[in-house]
Formats: sequence, C-alpha cells, structure tokens
Amino acid sequence: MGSSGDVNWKLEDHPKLPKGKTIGLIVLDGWGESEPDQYNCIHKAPTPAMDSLKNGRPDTWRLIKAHGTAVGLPSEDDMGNSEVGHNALGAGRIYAQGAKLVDLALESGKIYEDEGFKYISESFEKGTVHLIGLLSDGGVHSRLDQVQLLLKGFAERGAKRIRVHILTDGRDVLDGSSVGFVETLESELAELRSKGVDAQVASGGGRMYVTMDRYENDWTVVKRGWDAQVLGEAPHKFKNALEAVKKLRAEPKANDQYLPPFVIVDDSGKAVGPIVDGDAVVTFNFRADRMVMLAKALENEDFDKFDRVRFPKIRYAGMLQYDGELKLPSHYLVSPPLIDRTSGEYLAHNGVRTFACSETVKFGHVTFFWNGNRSGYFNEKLEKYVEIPSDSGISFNEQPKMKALEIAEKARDAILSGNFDQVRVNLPNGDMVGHTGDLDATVVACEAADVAVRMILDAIEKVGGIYVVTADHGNAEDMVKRDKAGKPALDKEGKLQILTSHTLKPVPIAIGGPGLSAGVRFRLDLDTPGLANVAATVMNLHGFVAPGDYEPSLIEVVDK
Ligand SMILES: O=C(O)[C@H](O)COP(=O)(O)O
Ligand SMILES: [Mn+2]
Ligand SMILES: [Mn+2]
Repeated sequence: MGSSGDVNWKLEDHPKLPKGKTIGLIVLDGWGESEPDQYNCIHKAPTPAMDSLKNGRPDTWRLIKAHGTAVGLPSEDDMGNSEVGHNALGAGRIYAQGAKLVDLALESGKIYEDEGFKYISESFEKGTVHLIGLLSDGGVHSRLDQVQLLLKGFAERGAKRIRVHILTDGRDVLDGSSVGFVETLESELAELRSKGVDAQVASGGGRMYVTMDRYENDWTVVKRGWDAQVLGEAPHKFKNALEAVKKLRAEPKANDQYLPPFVIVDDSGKAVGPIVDGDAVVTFNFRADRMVMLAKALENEDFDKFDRVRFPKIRYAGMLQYDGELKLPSHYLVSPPLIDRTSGEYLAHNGVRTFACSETVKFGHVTFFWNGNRSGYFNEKLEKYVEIPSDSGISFNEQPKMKALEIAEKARDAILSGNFDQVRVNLPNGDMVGHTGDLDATVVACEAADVAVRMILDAIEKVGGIYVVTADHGNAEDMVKRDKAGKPALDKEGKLQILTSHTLKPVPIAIGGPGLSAGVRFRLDLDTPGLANVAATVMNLHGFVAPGDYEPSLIEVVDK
C-alpha cells in the first residue's frame, strides 16, 4: 500500500471532533447554484431534500468555487469539469491540470524536446502523422488552439504528410459550433498545404457516437471510430470535412455530439487517410477518461473488445499519459500532473473503511479521478468500489432517472451495514441529462437525484452519521447561453441557444446529520474557497487533522 516511501501517513487526531461517525459523501454531478429562472432545471425540479439542507441553515450550507484556477485550469473563463473537480475533491490541493500543462509545454517549446515527440517524429520522413481528438475550444478534453500549434510545430519539424481525424463536440460547447471549428481547422490545413505539407482532414464523427466512450460503457462507439480512422471505412463519404459536417447536420434530429462517422475520399473514391504501418498517431485530448479505450485499441497487442481487422505498426503517443497505473499509452507528449497523497490514501492508512459507488458513466470519477488518477484500491481490505452498469446506446434524456435509485440503494445498504466509515457516491443525473440540452428531461433528472439524496440522508440519520453533500461543477442550473447582462442570448435567427455544457457557477456544499458535533459550522474567514477545501473538511469530520499542505478545512468548531 502507499505510493511514496517516506511519507508519514499517520494523521493527527482532531482536537475536538470524534472518530467513528459514518459519513455519507454525495457528489451531485453538474449541480451548480444559479438564479432561479425557467432555464434553471434544478430550480424547476422539486428538490425537497436539497432545499432542506439550504433553507435557514447558513452555518452548514455554503457555496464553493468549482471552475478556473480554483481547480487548476488555465483561467477564470474555464468552466469546471468532472476530472478536475473530482481530482480537487479527493486530493485536497490544487494541481495544474492537463490543459494548463499542455499550454506551458507548447509555450516553452518543451513539448518538442521530450521523448514522446522524438518518438513520433521518427515517422515524419516516410510516414503520415495522424492527429485524433475532440475539435472544439471547450477546454475540457482538448483545445483547438493547442491543435493548431501542434500542427504548425509538427510541420516546422519535418512532418510531410498530416491527417486529422476530428470528433465534433456540441457538449462542452454550443451545438452547431462544429462548423466554425472545422472552418478554422481547414484554413490552418490550407496554410500548411501552401507551404508544401500534404495536410488534410481524413475522417470524423460526433464524439458521443464515435470514439469518445468512457469506462468501457460501449465499445461499439470506439469501433465506429476505428473503422473510419484506421481502416478508412464509414457509411458516409465526402470530399471535404466542411461539406461532411454541414450535410450530416442537416439530417433530421442531427447534432454535433452524435454525428455519424464519415471518411474523406479523393476523386477516385479512396479514403485519404487510413492509418497504416509506419505512421505516427497522436491523440490530442489531454483529458483521460474518453481516450483510454482508443489508446488501448491503438497500443495493446492483445485486444479482444472488437475485431480491429488490421493492427497497424505505428508510433503512438497521447497528448498526456492517460493512465499512470497501466502506463497507457507508453509514449506521450506532456507529463500528466502527479497527484500524490490523496485523502483516500491517507484515510486508508488511518483505518477508515470506504465504500464508493456510481454507475458506469461516472464510476471512474468517484474512484479513479478521486484518487488522483489512480486505478484500484489503496487497501482492498478497507475499501469497496461498486459500479452499477449504465444504460448504453441511448441518449440520457430518454432515461433521465438513470441509475440514481440503484446508487442510493447501494449507498443506503452500505451505510446501514456498519461496515464502512465513508460511503461516497456520484449522482450523475444533472450532468448527463443536462448535456443533452433537453430541459424537461433535465428537470426529471434533478428530481431523481434529489430523491436519491433523500434516501442516503435517511440512512445517515438512522446510524447517527454525518452527511456531506456537494457537487463537482455546474450544468443543470443554467441551460441557456447568456449575454453579458445575464439575459438569454439569441442566435442570428432569433432562436434561444440551449447550453449543453458545464457552467462557471459555484456549487453548494452542505454538512449535517445527527453525528455532526454541536458547534461545527462553516468558517467565514476563508477567501473564496473551492472544491479542494473539501478533503480537509471530510478528514476533520472523520476525526483527523488534514496534512499541513492541504487547502484549509471549511469548518470550525465553536463552543456551544
Ligand atoms: O465528457 C463529458 O461528458 C463532458 O465533456 C464533460 O463532462 P464531465 O466533466 O462531467 O464528465
Ligand atoms: Mn461532472
Ligand atoms: Mn459533464
């Protein structure tokens, strides 16, 4: 057990707070705090459990920051996301995250000096370099400006033939914005062509239908991408990417997230950029969860998730290494943040028994991301992680209740069993349904999450425990794009622009339960605390003082 040899894992006893209270720790995914209006689905939904934690309870309910620099992102314009949110919640400190690390490596040019670039550049002379990833400026999984810099950088350093395999977004950015991003990319590629580089888009598809599945929920998503990117085969063929995206978007009910796969073909109808022996491949997403499955398909000799038909001998590098435990991929352009000494690891060393649960689409959030991008248990005798299979092959507005009830039942049973000191869940509804842009379904989703919260609170009540309820970033509380004055913004045709993405809003945190010592309340002296302050808070509630370099606890104990 343990990640680093000479760490003193023993946590000091908290001078005032007892040990042995069962803590129910709930993360509502995509649940921010915003003005109550008709685009605030949390406000529109009946949420009696969450309301009861807030109303009239200023000492034990507050807001904390969940976006921008508070979670290690480059700027205050960066909305929060699950990866950085759960990293901060679990690690108790703020780490420069993927987006920022890539920015720094590009700015300093270090990206071109390290092993990963040297490795792929061996293919520049004779092979093609392929770039695969999410094409948007969402800044959650990838950023187009970084891709533009990479394209230039590769060309300046000898790449002769470049192919880009795009995944359209519409989830971290507005639906329909794919067209503009493709235009930007196309003009970048035209610029390269004018300098003698053979550069073009080779394939594409919508991120949720092609390639970017996560936590092995549905391998057919990755297969669709493989067929287009590697084999050069797809149901739709076009002469260029702009035409592809425009035509496919014109189909009834089409949207950026779910565009079908396509390949770009030459005049003879042949795909312009299948991946073949001797080529280099870079997956340019910096975020791990939705790249791991493709990385496995590209890298692993033994692979049985679908028939790859061909397994080309390529030089493959990720923008980052996506899984430090699996060392996947083995080559990468930028080193990921080294998140060590997470609260989970400390608590395991101090005998705290932990149960963690979510459904597939968020399971890694409350385990892998929570534990500093680390798979598996710190101590399997003390921990139990339960994954409830998510529905696959549907958009979650079709089943907005998702598995909230099942997650709550597992948490309830874990709490009542007396076998665990911390029972931690992620309730995905507000986020996953919020991303569909379906307002009515998102209201149902928020209500379902609230019902799940109630069930967990009731179990905590029964065992005399403590609850901590918070969220990782905003989403469902604001479902419309707004102008600077905060009014809903209309597009050129006068239509409302539905917001499928996360937001910049703060998130609530509430504590309570019969086990909470009298006199515990939120401190008023902290200057805009954020998600990283939660870990020390939870350690206190388990009866421990947090390590000195953790962000300060949110609570104090006053004499009553
Ligand atoms: O991957 C996704 O679904 C979105 O881009 C971000 O959502 P998450 O950060 O809540 O997972
Ligand atoms: Mn999230
Ligand atoms: Mn999300």
